[in-house]
Amino acid sequence: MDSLSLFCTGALLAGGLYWFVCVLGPAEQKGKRAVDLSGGSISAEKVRDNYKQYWSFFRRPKEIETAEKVPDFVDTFYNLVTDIYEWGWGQSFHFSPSIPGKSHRDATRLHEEMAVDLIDVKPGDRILDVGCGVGGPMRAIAAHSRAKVVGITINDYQVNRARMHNKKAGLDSLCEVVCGNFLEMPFQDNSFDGAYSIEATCHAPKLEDVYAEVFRVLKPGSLYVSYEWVTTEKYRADNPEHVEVIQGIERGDALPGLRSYSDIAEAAKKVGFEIVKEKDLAKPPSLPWWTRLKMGRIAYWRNHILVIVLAAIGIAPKGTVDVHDMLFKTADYLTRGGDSGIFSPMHMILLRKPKEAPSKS
Ligand SMILES: C=C(CC[C@@H](C)[C@H]1CC[C@H]2C3=CC[C@H]4[C@H](C)[C@@H](O)CC[C@]4(C)[C@H]3CC[C@]12C)C(C)C
Ligand SMILES: C[S@@+](CC[C@H](N)C(=O)[O-])C[C@H]1O[C@@H](n2cnc3c(N)ncnc32)[C@H](O)[C@@H]1O
Repeated sequence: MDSLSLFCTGALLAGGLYWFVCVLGPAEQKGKRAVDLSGGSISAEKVRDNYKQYWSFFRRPKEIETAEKVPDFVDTFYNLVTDIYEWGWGQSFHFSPSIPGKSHRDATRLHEEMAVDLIDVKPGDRILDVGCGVGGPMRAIAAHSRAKVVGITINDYQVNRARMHNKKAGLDSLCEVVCGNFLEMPFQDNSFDGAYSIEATCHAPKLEDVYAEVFRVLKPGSLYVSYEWVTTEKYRADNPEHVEVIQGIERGDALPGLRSYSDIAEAAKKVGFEIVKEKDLAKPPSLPWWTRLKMGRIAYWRNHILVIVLAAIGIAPKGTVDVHDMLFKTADYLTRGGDSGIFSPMHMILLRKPKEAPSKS
């Protein structure tokens, strides 16, 4: 073999190895690889149509605000994004403040454990995860508290993923997953010892509706904590740049309309909750939650090229490229929302269902 062909063979091998390890290999992957990307419960050939259908909701904003169609639209969204989220972010579909010296995975786990510590549950208690995704938080919380966690999600593809992960983690005796709408939950009144929601109730068209359901299923005296997506006091509706960022976040994250931080406690009081504590966990001394998004930019380019190649050779559904492109842009809007301080994904509210129903006067 002459030196030129030796060089070419070496370069090819090195390129192949790089492709295998850095491109096809794990990014934040725990159980998901690029070659496994799918459209959730949507068949491969319908992914692009569903993506177009998803966008058509934003051409009729008034309809979104009022319609009962929101849960279906959210379900479509999660069919489109769940695999990409798992592949590029992991099993917990939320943000957390950065913590110096700790990995993203540890910071995520601490943010989840804080939720269950706040609701003060005991081993064996039955608690509810409102909008559980593929169950990253549920598993961390069950392992930390030894409480029995019941999660609900509107998306049946996520239900299957979550059950599979629960089994694999050996936590299926503590974690149960139900497919359903958190606006009409298939649970009995007064049946849970606590509840939490992590970056999920932002999908409800009216916050009161989901809070009322949580209130109904909680036992009197028990606690509910929610990490809410909100616009902060810095947001100005007459500033075109602010409006562009918030609309970008709504469109890329299936939100029927972001709420102001000042609406959260109001909604909770309206349905009968007592406010125990309210705090924006994104505020200093917390370190920015959006650093992880910013740092990932190079990986997103790599992912985009990979998705284009996989879709071109028929391994990934064609519409995956559009979905990935949408997420790419969403990451930028979220980063701008964080940098400018007009948006927070972790406005925490801790609520108690009163021990006794207020007397009717
Ligand atoms: C709470 C919600 C989801 C929050 C986050 C988990 C997701 C918001 C934006 C998502 C992502 C953006 C860019 C993607 C990237 C282009 C891709 O290559 C890999 C996955 C991303 C990083 C993806 C991961 C999840 C998010 C950070 C909402 C929906 C209420
Ligand atoms: C951003 S994900 C967060 C998931 C999980 N809390 C986590 O942090 O990993 C939002 C979740 O809310 C669920 N969701 C949104 N609207 C819902 C509804 N109406 N009923 C039930 N689940 C819903 C989605 O299916 C998804 O699982």
